[in-house]
Amino acid sequence: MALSFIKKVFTFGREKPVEEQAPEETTPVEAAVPEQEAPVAESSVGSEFAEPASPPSVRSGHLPHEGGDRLESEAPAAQKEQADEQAEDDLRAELNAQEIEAEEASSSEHPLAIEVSGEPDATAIEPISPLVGEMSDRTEGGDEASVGSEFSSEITEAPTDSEPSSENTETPAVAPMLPKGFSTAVSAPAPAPEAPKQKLSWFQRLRAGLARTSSQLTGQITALFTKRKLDDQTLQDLEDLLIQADLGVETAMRVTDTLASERYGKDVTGEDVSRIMAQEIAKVLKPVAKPLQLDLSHKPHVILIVGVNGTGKTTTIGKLAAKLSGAGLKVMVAAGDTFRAAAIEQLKIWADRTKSEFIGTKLGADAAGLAFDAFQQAKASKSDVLIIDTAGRLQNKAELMAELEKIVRVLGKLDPDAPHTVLQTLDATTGQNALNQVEIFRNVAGVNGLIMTKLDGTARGGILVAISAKHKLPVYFIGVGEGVDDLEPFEAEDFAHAIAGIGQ
Ligand SMILES: Nc1nc2c(ncn2[C@@H]2O[C@H](COP(=O)(O)OP(=O)(O)OP(=O)(O)O)[C@@H](O)[C@H]2O)c(=O)[nH]1
Repeated sequence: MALSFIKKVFTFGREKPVEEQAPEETTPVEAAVPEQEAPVAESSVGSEFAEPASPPSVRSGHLPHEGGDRLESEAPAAQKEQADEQAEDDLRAELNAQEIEAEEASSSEHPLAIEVSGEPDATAIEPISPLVGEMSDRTEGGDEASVGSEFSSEITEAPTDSEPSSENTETPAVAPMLPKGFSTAVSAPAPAPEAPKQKLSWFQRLRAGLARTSSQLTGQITALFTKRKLDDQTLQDLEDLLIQADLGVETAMRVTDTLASERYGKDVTGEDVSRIMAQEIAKVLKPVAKPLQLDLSHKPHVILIVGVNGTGKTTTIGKLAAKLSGAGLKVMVAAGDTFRAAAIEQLKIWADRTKSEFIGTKLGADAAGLAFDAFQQAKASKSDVLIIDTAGRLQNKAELMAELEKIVRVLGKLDPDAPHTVLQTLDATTGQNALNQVEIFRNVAGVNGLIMTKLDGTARGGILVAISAKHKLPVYFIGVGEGVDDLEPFEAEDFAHAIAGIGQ
């Protein structure tokens, strides 16, 4: 049953099931060496990024002879023998660890990983990369076996067009089972039985992250309503408190209006206010809490990730890629943050980890050119989803915002609807400035969805309510940690309860 499901997932939308082929060796960006037989781009990109040039974890500092020399001169013979034995054991353990590391690395390496060399110039975009032909050749040649070790054995068993099996004819291809938080117009199979819920733990993290907002609010509200009836002054004071908590004037007034209509002239408790506050916040958030809709007919559905520096773009891409490739989709990630070497490295690591294809270019290269290349190559390799990272930029830096505009424009040359989704990451520790960020990124890059990150920290999540009331953009996910699984579909009621300090 599980085996046939995986087959279905993996063959979904593919024109032809592919045959398994021995994976080629992938050269990670930092480890590229000239003597390796690498596909076109690898050697040159490797040289671009060779600067750290750290030898592959030789750990010479840990080798026993260093300490051994010291022991030889200082220790008596018996101690020396003991030390030698110890050193030998250490060395053996070291070598074992290296072997395991090497094995893990080789199993996670992705033969389809591509790094583009040269400086693609988007101002003179021609069908750019010589890799495109190679890429499609390689794909058709069956490199898809590398999509993930967990799938490879299934691919081998998957029947080809020329070898129809009874299973294939009886079971039509179906849409992949998308992870929670995504949807697609293509009909999906009946959902599998639900895995045991872990909601509590992430909700606890969410609550902890919003504790500053909620405890401040509930404390002030309790103080405000102790031994006081609801009158104009208390309503005004409450409105001020809600505005200070970043909830925005509109939501603050919704809360006070509802409270007034229910309890004017009567005693009010802090719990009454929290309940009404949660209810009104949920009303604002429900229309924006939507799954991220993927149109898999695009092949690839292009997702562009934008936002201010450090808001969690690259990390969020890793988390999204993990969800999508975990569901059997073919994912490519593109390192469009060409300003920061670390960002390219970071994305490469996420790509390896999530069994996604990777495309990057050299530091300082034109990001729009890279985006264009990535789109072409994702098309050629029939990726389901392409996720493009961009450099973080402050919304008031006109030049950088113009570069972002160019990325969007260039993608539109290959498909007028691309990028199909433009996601903006918002750091939950930011206050009012986030409103302005959304305003400007929306105008420049056509942001059509939001992800709020760092809700596990000392978040000021109230601003998401104000943003939702004003912009009404879908909020797809929230980040509740730095780990690969710490991305949760946005749930309006949970969020409203966490802000209002109501437990679950
Ligand atoms: N606690 C927490 N940390 C997060 C979350 N998302 C991202 N981070 C951390 O935030 C920091 C910045 O994340 P990046 O993904 O590098 O952010 P970026 O937007 O790509 O950064 P730039 O490329 O500089 O613009 C990293 O230390 C991440 O681990 C989250 O949901 N919770």
